[in-house]
Amino acid sequence: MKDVLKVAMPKGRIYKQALKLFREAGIPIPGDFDDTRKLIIEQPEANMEFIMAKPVDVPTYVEYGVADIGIVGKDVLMEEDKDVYELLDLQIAKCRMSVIGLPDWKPTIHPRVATKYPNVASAYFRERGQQVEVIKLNGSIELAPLIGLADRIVDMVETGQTLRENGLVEMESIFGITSRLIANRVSYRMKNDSIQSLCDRLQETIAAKV
Ligand SMILES: Nc1ncnc2c1ncn2[C@@H]1O[C@H](COP(=O)(O)OP(=O)(O)OP(=O)(O)O)[C@@H](O)[C@H]1O
Ligand SMILES: O=P(O)(O)OC[C@H]1O[C@H](OP(=O)(O)OP(=O)(O)O)[C@H](O)[C@@H]1O
Repeated sequence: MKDVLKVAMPKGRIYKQALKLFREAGIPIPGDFDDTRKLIIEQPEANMEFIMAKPVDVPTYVEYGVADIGIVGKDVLMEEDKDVYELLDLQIAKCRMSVIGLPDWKPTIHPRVATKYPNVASAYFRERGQQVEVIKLNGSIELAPLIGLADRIVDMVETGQTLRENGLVEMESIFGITSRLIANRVSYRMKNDSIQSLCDRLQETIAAKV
């Protein structure tokens, strides 16, 4: 019997898409898994244990090895800069990180940028030689330019609905985002067979969709 693989699963947007992908790859996950409030879910048929995590915390669980592998958005990986292996692009939860503002935006002497991603935003403006004050917010980022907290934001765009409904425009798309499979460095060596076989099954399933 192989060691159980501990998987950090993000609650929220990625969750249902990740479950669907796992099922398509033939990993046995029962239907009642979808709406549970349990935080640790043993899945003996798959030889896995799922740890239900807040998305931003997934790389932390994996870096510390309390989860062997995890699923997380590229946005979080770039912001958090954790010491983990990035194994696979799962091609789910697609969106993009963009600079956003009001349509009549003009450069100001002390520009302020609001975002959930201060490290990503700071690096972006630094690389362009632009001095900006970055203000960290935790949600409803689009409010910032509407109420005068910041003149631009760096945030996620998926359908564009939030921008349209709030009269904002996408000024530049910085990079595309999908969810990634990540692994703890030690687990990747110690549980290589299980992790590699999961990767292969997922990879085949993803390739069949393209
Ligand atoms: N429209 C979108 N807006 C934001 N993130 C999206 C979107 N579409 C896909 N994603 C991806 O889904 C991931 C998780 O987003 P989700 O909203 O579930 O969690 P969160 O932003 O951490 O929210 P919460 O604070 O509610 O836990 C993001 O990190 C990103 O990779
Ligand atoms: O282009 P769209 O399809 O409209 O999606 C983009 C929106 O979705 C996310 O917000 P979320 O719903 O996660 O809420 P938040 O304000 O709590 O971040 C993101 O921050 C945008 O506001």
